[in-house]
Amino acid sequence: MRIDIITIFPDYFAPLELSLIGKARAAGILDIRLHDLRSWTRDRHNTVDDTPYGGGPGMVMKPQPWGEALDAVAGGAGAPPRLVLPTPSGTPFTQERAKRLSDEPWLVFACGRYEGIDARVVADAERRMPVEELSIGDYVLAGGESATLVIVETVSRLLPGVLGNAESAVQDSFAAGAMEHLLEGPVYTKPAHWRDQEVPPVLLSGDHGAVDRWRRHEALRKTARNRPELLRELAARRLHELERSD
Ligand SMILES: COc1cc(COC(=O)c2cn[nH]c2)cc(-c2cccnc2)c1
Repeated sequence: MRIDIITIFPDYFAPLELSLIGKARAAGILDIRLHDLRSWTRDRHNTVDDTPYGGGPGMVMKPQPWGEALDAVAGGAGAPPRLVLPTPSGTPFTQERAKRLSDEPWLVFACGRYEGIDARVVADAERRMPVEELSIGDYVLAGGESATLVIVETVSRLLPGVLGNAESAVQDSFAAGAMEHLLEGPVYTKPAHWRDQEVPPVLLSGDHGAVDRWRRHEALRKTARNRPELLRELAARRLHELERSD
């Protein structure tokens, strides 16, 4: 997968040199390229923002640098990339959407700052590539860089060869099918006795059926406590399946 990131803070992405993603880049599984938006400014102050038409607080990112950056990065011959634009006003980024993005050959991330990017940039980009405005949560960051790191990490770990067997992504609690979108329950490792706390005996029993039942029970308890709305969705799905099979 090729990933291009356009940002005014390229140094923000130093973490992508590390760990699993760093190794995947060295192995050629991931081709991540960083671009400084200011390379496409034309004034001596490298201005990327200006005051909003219609008034209001803050600044808006100018269209011209973005238009030329996207022409340069995403404008080549051949199939266009998918443009991903992290923003509080985007559609929710979920594990399911990460799975679909991981099937794309080429993603370009536009990291917005200030109050956002002039709306004509997305309208212009949509003329020549698919554009996805994604929100990683209902809060406001200072810029799209942190959200891009989240999306790149979530998508990259799903690519074949990025996670070793030890960190398999298959059992992710939000991975389709595994535990049916329930939250992960508690996990334990050695030693069996630590600071007067014991590991639940069932986990040491060797009875895999009992372990699976215990884990599902703990997942249901955790989900009921932290995300009760997921249980309502699960119940609705199971009811739908039962009614279909009747
Ligand atoms: C591209 O336009 C943006 C992008 C971002 C950065 O992304 C997030 O905050 C985010 C992404 N998922 N969840 C939060 C922030 C704004 C913004 C809006 C209003 C006031 N202040 C800032 C606009």
